[in-house]
Amino acid sequence: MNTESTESTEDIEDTDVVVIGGGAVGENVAARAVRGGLRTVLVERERLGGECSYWACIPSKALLRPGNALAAARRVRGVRSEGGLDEQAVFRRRDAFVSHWDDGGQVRWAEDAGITVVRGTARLSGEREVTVEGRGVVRAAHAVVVCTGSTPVVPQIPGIADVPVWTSREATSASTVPQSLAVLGGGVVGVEMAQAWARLGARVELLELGDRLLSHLPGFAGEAVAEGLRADGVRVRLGTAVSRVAVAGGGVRIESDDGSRIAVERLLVATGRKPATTGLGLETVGLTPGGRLSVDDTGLVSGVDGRWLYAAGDVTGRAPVTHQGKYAARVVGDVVAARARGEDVRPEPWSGYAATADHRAATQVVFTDPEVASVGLPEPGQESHRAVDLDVAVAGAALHADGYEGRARLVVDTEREIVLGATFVGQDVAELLHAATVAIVGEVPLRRLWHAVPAFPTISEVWLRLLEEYGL
Ligand SMILES: Cc1cc2nc3c(=O)[nH]c(=O)nc-3n(C[C@H](O)[C@H](O)[C@H](O)COP(=O)(O)OP(=O)(O)OC[C@H]3O[C@@H](n4cnc5c(N)ncnc54)[C@H](O)[C@@H]3O)c2cc1C
Ligand SMILES: NC(=O)c1ccc[n+]([C@@H]2O[C@H](COP(=O)([O-])OP(=O)(O)OC[C@H]3O[C@@H](n4cnc5c(N)ncnc54)[C@H](O)[C@@H]3O)[C@@H](O)[C@H]2O)c1
Repeated sequence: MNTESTESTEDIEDTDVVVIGGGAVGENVAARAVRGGLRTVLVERERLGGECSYWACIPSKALLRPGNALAAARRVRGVRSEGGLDEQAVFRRRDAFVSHWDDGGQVRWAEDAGITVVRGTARLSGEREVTVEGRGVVRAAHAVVVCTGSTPVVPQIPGIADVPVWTSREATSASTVPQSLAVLGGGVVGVEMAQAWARLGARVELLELGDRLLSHLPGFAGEAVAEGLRADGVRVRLGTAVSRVAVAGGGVRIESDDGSRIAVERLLVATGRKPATTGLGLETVGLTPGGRLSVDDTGLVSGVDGRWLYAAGDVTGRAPVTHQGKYAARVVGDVVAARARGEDVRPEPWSGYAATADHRAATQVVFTDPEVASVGLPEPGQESHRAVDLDVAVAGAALHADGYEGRARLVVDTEREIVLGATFVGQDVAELLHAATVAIVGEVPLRRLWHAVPAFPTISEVWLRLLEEYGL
């Protein structure tokens, strides 16, 4: 990690914009504000690039990809795919993708982009004013943008404070495969990490409180992922409440309310995240710390007068994935720059000044095997909506993998005959997602989509089948 401050004096010069938090989202706000002609200070207390670059998206995908590639090879008869993963090589590849946890490259990128990077912990200390611990006060002529992200939630389970648990940070950065791993939580972190470590050789047990995995997605997605995990030897236990945990024999003993007990080497807590708003000085501007920062579609924080406090990314709780956060960041940066120029910003839906897609077309891929790719509505929300569900049974899929299994859903507005949501489950469906996103954002009528002819033989042929199933 580059711990050198890029400021040589104790005082930070006043500026146009201060961004608190230099994760992917803060970096993008700052870059956009600079592009709009504003002097911008970006304050980061840990590593520039934030969670995604070092302990979330990048290392988790680096740990999953080798297992997915191997499984894919094994599904094509004629490919010699004996042997398994080389764990140490997998870890070395992961380490390269996280730049060995050194953010020097990101700092150089930011400085080259014209951003002033300041190391330290920042908090609001009044209107348009930020105090950086040990560095002093910096005032922003136009805006302060909070991009402090989120932190893991550890549930109140008796004994948990005495047990050395893994959070997503340890689960994405460890370089030794535990013999056994219990994963608490069957959300995205839980299922991705359960599969990654199972394929690296750990005996994995996943315990989910609710009655399904990936509860924010259609039921068939969680069911298919559970099946994929079981095929890798993961024991998936739904509707399971852990009643007590304790250190036992160098590992962890876990007791559930059904009376069962297991002993594992490691326990990963993957039970959700909360917006990072404590210790941020929100009370100095009339807000209550602890919750999410509620924003409008321009990123302006509700409840603060004077149009100077903005937020983007996980801290807003809107669509907590990197790409949606970066999208909101581009909007905020542009809005701040436009308002600084004196423009009357009108955040019309789908304009450059409104993060409309957060409500209508937010995307997510769960990088398990099978993958889950989703955009927009997961379920029909009202009577005029219809879900069109199909197995992915097209020539492109059959050629892609022997015995290909997949499922696709379109949620259609039957009055306007446009797509409102899409979910795809199966091997390598992630790349189907952008077509669905374009259809939703463009409000492309189904009767026009009919003319978007999928190439033969590709998995995209499922689009044709879905439209036929709808009735075209
Ligand atoms: C295991 C895991 C895997 C994930 N995989 C994906 C994925 O594949 N794709 C995807 O799109 N999303 C994924 N996500 C979600 C993604 O990581 C987050 O949505 C994203 O990191 C949010 O970016 P952010 O900039 O808002 O917050 P963060 O990345 O958390 O950055 C916030 C930054 O603010 C800094 N900070 C906080 N408080 C202060 C302060 N007071 N002063 C100075 N600095 C401060 C922090 O040090 C941090 O660097 C994953 C999450 C996890 C946990
Ligand atoms: N590929 C991606 O896009 C990706 C990957 C990982 C994480 N993320 C993001 O990171 C965020 C955090 O993910 P997450 O999986 O930690 O949270 P989550 O909210 O998605 O899932 C948490 C799960 O834990 C369960 N749970 C809660 N308390 C429990 C308990 N005491 N015992 C057992 N289960 C319990 C919940 O029922 C839920 O299923 C999400 O917003 C997600 O979108 C995205």
